[in-house]
Amino acid sequence: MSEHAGAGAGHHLGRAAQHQPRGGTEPPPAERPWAVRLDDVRKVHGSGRSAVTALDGVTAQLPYGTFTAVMGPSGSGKSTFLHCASGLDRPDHGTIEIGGRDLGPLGERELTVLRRERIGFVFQGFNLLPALTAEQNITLPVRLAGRHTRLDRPWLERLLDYTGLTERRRHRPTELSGGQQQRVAIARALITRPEVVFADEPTGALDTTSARKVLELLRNLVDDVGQTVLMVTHDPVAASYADAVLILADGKVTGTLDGASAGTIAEHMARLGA
Ligand SMILES: Nc1ncnc2c1ncn2[C@@H]1O[C@H](COP(=O)(O)OP(=O)(O)OP(=O)(O)O)[C@@H](O)[C@H]1O
Repeated sequence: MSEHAGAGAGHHLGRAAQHQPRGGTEPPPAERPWAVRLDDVRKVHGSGRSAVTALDGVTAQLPYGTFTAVMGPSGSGKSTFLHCASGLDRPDHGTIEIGGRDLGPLGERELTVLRRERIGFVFQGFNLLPALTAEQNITLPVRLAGRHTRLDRPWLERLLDYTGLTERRRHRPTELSGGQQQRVAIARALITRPEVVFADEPTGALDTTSARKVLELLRNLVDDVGQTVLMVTHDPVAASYADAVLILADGKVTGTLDGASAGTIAEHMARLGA
């Protein structure tokens, strides 16, 4: 467990808000212990002489309710890992499962639905719609899901409270600080109660204080409601909030650091030449 486990004050979602499997028909996690599983995943970008092997036989498992960071030198395959693991891109070889479901046989439409309903995304640049208020941004995934998906209002209120945005729900992104915008993006990622949240450098555009709040929020989501989070980062301090750090180099997993401090992670990265 990370030294930051349980860190951070603020509002709590409470165990009562624990994520329910969608539809309540899926087998319990004991029978499908991994939120995300990659088995011997290979991904080549380009072809011919310009072909680059971005992932070269990657095997990794993310247990439910854990926070995993992915680190590695520039070009080591972190973004490709995130894109393949989240169904944004397809591997050339190997298997990827989310909640026990193999993404391989899924068509584009099924994959889009799966991403929309079972995965939350958080990006470095927040990716909020400027014309919409914080609340409208948060609820957008539900509206995009169409008529069959209803907004869970109590869950929205809990998320606004948890992210400290209740007072700012009617503000537009330009009226919010970077940290607040990222907290809107995190609430948006959670509104559908996803199986897993994928975060790509979520603190890359934030000052140290706002970054810490965002990391504490992600950490607390894991500890309080058993959310599964995977975060790509260059920052050893950010990675130290995770339970485990997956180290990539040249498209391969070269090691895992469990509950490591920022100092230990930084030393490890320095040895890799990152
Ligand atoms: N669309 C693409 N076409 C060709 N090569 C690509 C493409 N995307 C990534 N690559 C190459 O694949 C390798 C892995 O890239 P990736 O972006 O996954 O690494 P990364 O670890 O996220 O890098 P960074 O830390 O710099 O963002 C790199 O050599 C990169 O140049």
